[in-house]
Amino acid sequence: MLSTQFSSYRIDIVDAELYYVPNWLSQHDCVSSWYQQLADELAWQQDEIKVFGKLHRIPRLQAWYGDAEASYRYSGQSMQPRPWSSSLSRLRHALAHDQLVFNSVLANWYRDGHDKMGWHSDNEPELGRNPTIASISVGSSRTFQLKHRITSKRIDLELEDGSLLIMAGPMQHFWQHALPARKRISQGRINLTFRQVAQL
Ligand SMILES: O=C(O)CCC(=O)C(=O)O
Ligand SMILES: [Fe+2]
Repeated sequence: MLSTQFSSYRIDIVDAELYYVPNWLSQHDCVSSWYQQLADELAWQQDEIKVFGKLHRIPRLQAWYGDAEASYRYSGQSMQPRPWSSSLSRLRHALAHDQLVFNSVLANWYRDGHDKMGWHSDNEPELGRNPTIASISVGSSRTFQLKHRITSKRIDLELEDGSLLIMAGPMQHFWQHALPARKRISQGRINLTFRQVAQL
């Protein structure tokens, strides 16, 4: 159970099970080389999304990896996963060692503080009702913002190099999250959200 294993890392907010484990990666591996390794190894692409009929390049690079059956719709795009790369496979096994089991991962590369992600919830039907999502961050630390859909309560978390954030329970139903630009930051950050995707 998440709640017993990670209980000392729980962040106390309503309508969510949220855990933040700083330095999670260093328990499994040396952190310093992960950023460059993932930057070099993954097949990064800059996708486009349509907003009010107009195509825009999204303000970050992305890559989607997973088991063959884990195809997934993300912000209106249907994404076919690439087969696991060696780094991602190692990280998946490290998570499984902590009883966190996933069949896919979305990688996001924020090349500097101009890159960002807007408000959303990871509430696609493929993820199921109360999905557990494990989010690993490497590189520059960035602010992860939360906003409650009903009360509009706001919470900011600083996601540091080597950290693991676990989002679970009804969080995706009640809260949106975003990664705002931080224009003074020149260093990059890579975030990996491991997900369990069902075939619908
Ligand atoms: O970069 C982050 O920390 C957030 C990523 C995210 O929300 C997502 O991939 O859905
Ligand atoms: Fe998300």
